Amino acid sequence: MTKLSVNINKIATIRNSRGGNTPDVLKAAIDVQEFGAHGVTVHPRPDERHIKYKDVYEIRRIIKTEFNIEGYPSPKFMELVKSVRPHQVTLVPDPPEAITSSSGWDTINNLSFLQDIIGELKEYGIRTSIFIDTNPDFIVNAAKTNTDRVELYTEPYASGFEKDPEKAIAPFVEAANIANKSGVSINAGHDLNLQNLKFFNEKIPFLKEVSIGHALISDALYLGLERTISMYKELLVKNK
Ligand SMILES: CC(=O)[C@@H](O)[C@H](O)COP(=O)(O)O
Ligand SMILES: NCC(=O)COP(=O)(O)O
Repeated sequence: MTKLSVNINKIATIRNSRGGNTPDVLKAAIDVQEFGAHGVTVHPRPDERHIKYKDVYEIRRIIKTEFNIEGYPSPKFMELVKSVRPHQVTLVPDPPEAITSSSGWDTINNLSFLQDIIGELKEYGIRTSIFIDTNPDFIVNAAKTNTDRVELYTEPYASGFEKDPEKAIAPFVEAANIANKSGVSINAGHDLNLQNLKFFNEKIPFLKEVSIGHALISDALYLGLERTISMYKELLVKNK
C-alpha cells in the first residue's frame, strides 16, 4: 500500500487566523496518526504563515508514525531539522515569498548545493527526498545528489487530470521509471485529492508515499478528519 503522510499546514493556517490555539495543531498531529495516517508532514515556511518552528519541536515529541519536514534548506531550516531529526526531510526550492510550492529542483545547476545539503542530513540519520518536476534530465541528475527519494511535484498532473487523465499521467510514469532505474525511491505530492488520487496511485510504479494536505484538510471540513483519512487510504490500496 502506498503510504499517506498528512500535511497539517492548513490546520495551522486556521489556528493562526485568530491568534489563539484553536484548532490545536498538536492535537491534529496526534489525531491524524490515530485515524490511520502513516505519517505527518509539515512545511515550516520562513514567514511562519502556518506551521511555526515551535510546532515542529512539539510535534516531534508525539510522532508514533513518520515525521516528514519540508522546506528550503536555509541555515535556519537546517538548524531546525538537525535539532528535530525527523524521519525524512523533503527539500523544496521555494523562495521565501512563494504562496505555495510551484516547481521542483533544477538538479543540474544545483547539483553541488544539493549534494552538500543531503550529505549533512545523512550525517544526522535523516532520509532525504527532493521535490522535483518530471523533466527527465532533472530526474536522472537527482541520483547524483545521493538523495534517497524524489517527491514528484504533482500539480501539473492535478491540473490536467480532468481533461485528459492519460495525457496528464504520462510524464509521471516516465519519471517514476527513470527514478527507479537510477536507484531513487519515489514519493509524490501537491494538489492530490479524492478525485485524482486513485488513478495516480494505480498508474505510478514504485510509488512509496504521497503527502497530501490542502485538499484533505478541506475535505475534512465537510466529512470529518477520521472519515476523510480513511477515504484517502482506501484510494491508496493497489488493485493487485
Ligand atoms: C512541497 C509541497 O507541495 C507542499 O509542502 C506544499 O507546498 C504545501 O505548502 P503550503 O501548505 O504552504 O501551500
Ligand atoms: N508535499 C506535498 C504536501 O505536503 C501537500 O501538498 P498539498 O496537498 O497541500 O498540495
